[in-house]
Amino acid sequence: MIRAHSAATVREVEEPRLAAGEPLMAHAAFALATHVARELRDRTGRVAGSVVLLLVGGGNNGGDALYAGTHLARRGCQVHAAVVSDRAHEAGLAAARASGVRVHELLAAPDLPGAVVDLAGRCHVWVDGLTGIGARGPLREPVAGIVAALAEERAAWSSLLAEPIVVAVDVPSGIGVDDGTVPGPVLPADVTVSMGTAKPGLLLPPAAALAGRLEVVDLGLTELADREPAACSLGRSDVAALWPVPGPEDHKYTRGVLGLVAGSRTYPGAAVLCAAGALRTGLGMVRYLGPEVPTSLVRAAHPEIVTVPGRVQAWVLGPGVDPRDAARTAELADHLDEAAGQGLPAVLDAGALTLLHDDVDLAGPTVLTPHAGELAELLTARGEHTPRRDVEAAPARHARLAAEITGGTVLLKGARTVVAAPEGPLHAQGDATGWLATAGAGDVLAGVLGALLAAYGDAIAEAVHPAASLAPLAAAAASAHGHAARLAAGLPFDADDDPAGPIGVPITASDVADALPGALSTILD
Ligand SMILES: NC(=O)C1=CN([C@@H]2O[C@H](COP(=O)(O)OP(=O)(O)OC[C@H]3O[C@@H](n4cnc5c(N)ncnc54)[C@H](O)[C@@H]3O)[C@@H](O)[C@H]2O)[C@@H](O)CC1
Ligand SMILES: [K+]
Repeated sequence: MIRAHSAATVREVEEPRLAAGEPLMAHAAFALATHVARELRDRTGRVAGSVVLLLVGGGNNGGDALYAGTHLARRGCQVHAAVVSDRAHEAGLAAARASGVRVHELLAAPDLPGAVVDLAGRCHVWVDGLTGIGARGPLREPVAGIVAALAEERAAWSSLLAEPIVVAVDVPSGIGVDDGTVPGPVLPADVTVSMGTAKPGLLLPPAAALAGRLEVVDLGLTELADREPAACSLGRSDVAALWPVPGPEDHKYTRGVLGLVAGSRTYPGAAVLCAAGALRTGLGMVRYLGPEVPTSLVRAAHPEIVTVPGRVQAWVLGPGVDPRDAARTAELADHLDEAAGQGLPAVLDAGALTLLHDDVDLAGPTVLTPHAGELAELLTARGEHTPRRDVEAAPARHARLAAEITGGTVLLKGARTVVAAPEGPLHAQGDATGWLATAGAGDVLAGVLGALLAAYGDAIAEAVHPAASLAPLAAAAASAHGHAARLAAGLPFDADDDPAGPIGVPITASDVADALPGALSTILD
């Protein structure tokens, strides 16, 4: 699991150590230099003789870059420091000069961004030490203009072989460190070397996509183990640990029965796909409840499905249900009440999300699975006027707001999926592929999550804090779903940003469901 702590937590933990004279910056800088050297060796075949640009802002982030530059200079790199603040780290500057780093004080340059870009054009690697956890809001001038010019330059170079490698110190300068927003220009990185712990903005969309590969440097900040992370991402072993694996004593009722109310005459496929997601995830039984169409289709596609009411341990309510169908919506509301009465978990998707447009107080453990548009509608209906683009610009903040307003756990679907409970760490999973953005994929996800919740349903109903496990389970479902999509699209199991990697093939939602057992076999291996 990647755990990310807020800037404030990092400071709280660092301060006493710095006061006690711990050389945290020296450790950070050495690790940074090691990563830069590794990147140079892997990509260009050499370290000595490489030309390195340090982008140096006015804080300790620039200090990290300067001290890393001293190590790289000693390893035979030609190191240039572009200093763009009059408050650059003094001791770092002195050390850099002493080790042969060429320091360019550029603040007085008539065209500062142009001067930095000129210098950058001669370098193999750019080390972004402009701002770190001390940044507030969008980048201000002159750093904003420099970053915009470098980002443009980098984008233009990306079609050439000799493109520069960008290594961000702690975070790519310009991202919202704590909320993952992109409030202004950002210098996208190939690698981000984050100090002591990851930062939320490295995991949360949209900023996470600009961080490249994430390397977390262990600074020995052991206190962080006791501090709740602000955000986290499950890895393969975390998903495996959460995944229910049947033992020899299990039978279908102990494995979990899922009640499914999905599909309509207009959208019958949603019921079929949601059931497929649940069945391929593995569970004891799916009980499907609906009108003749789509029941006949669900039965034809999945003869193992039971279509009579009975005991269930979790519900999936709403995929493909038309919210204008008052009778069906009333049924959804009844099942939601029934689940709450028994303390059983429910997933509210698509048509069922409109139940929350009224001032409903969610009494039971509930996961909402909106996309950005549905979340915007929900927030707006609950008095927080929110255009869809605002949700897309700050997914984590809006998912959290919706969780606080409704009392549910919100899984906000997107290229990178965010899960927010009313409190506790945010989860972000970026295991999927763009090929997953296809009709019905969300129905499959609702089924995967429903199956997981059914397995845990009785335990959740008996738990002291029934909602506490919902966010990790929702994140695990998103992860498995994303991996299945990668597998179906012919992509390597783990997402990476290698532009030279395979691009994959188009997939359908049915393909994703079919790929679930294969993805789970790799996860559980
Ligand atoms: N203190 C230490 O010894 C350690 C510091 N570390 C590094 O220090 C960084 C934090 O250092 P600081 O607290 O000095 O802060 P930063 O270096 O992140 O940034 C502070 C500088 O950025 C400027 N700034 C803030 N917001 C801005 C904006 N919106 N636009 C343009 N400029 C802006 C400030 O005026 C100041 O010059 C971490 O990110 C990490 O890289 C770590 O290496 C761990 C050890
Ligand atoms: K930075």
